[in-house]
Amino acid sequence: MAAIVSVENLTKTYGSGFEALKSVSLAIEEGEILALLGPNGAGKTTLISTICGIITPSSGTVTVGGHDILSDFRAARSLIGLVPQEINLEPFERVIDTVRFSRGLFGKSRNDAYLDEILGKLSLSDKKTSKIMELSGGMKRRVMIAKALSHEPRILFLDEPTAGVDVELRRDMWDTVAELKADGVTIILTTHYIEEAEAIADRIGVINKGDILLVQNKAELMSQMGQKQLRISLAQPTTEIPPELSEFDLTLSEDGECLVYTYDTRGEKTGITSLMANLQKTDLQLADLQTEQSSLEDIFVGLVKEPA
Ligand SMILES: Nc1ncnc2c1ncn2[C@@H]1O[C@H](COP(=O)(O)OP(=O)(O)OP(=O)(O)O)[C@@H](O)[C@H]1O
Repeated sequence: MAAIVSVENLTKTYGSGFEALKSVSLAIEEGEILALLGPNGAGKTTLISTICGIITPSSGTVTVGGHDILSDFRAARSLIGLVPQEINLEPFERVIDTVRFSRGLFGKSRNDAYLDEILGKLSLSDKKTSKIMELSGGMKRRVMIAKALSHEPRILFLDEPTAGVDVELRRDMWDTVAELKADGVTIILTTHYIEEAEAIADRIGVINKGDILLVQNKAELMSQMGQKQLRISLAQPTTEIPPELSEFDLTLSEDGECLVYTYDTRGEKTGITSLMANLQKTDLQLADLQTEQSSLEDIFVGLVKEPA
């Protein structure tokens, strides 16, 4: 797939001297959903704002659809829709007027049929003529998305789209994002909800202290960095691991009722077959077997944790 956004050696040092981005390079592929994960203050908003041309980088380049964000700002920016973290809407304005106004800002001719379609996709059709102040928080967030989509962008940035949103609405948002992707929109979102990244992203980027630690296909990330555990429940507890099993990386639970075998999914062989064969040579009786895969959350915490 071709890169629609290309970020090269991007740095940002704020006026205070704080280095918020340290030589970030990133290629965002057309049509993908990329989730950027990182702890508070990692630099996610700074990165998004710089790609969108709101913050001037200290060095490095950003091109959007081949247009340089600094020297060709208008062309680059017209391809982008941005939903910022904060909701900033005019309380007395009506939904359709605010969305029409956003479209006008990009110099696009009026197209109410398109705007009606967007409002429909975001389940806002019946609120079209409502004043912003009459909407719930979740509806306001959707109006922010409608505004960002009003000028038919090809790329949508969502900065924490589901912060403070209830579980049901969060799932609705995921559906909306999936529909936009089906329409060919490239989506970049930041989130603190790892479950969200796991549910909807094609690729995951992890950012910490101004550095991109990795950007990887979600499924590959989980199979490459994930460890699996095989839990062997015993019919009768034991006090020690029998010598026949000493060559395996096993731990015995405190109650003696469970042996836990941890193996790396990257290994060519898991060793489970020979573990099972050796287990038969012991006096241990199996009651049950279970496997557990480490989650994206385990992987993320492992990546960003401070050294002890
Ligand atoms: N205008 C500014 N001047 C100085 N420092 C800033 C400015 N804006 C952000 N920072 C600092 O840059 C760092 C990155 O902030 P940023 O908002 O990009 O993080 P984030 O990953 O989006 O965090 P969060 O998850 O909390 O939204 C933080 O340490 C922040 O204090």
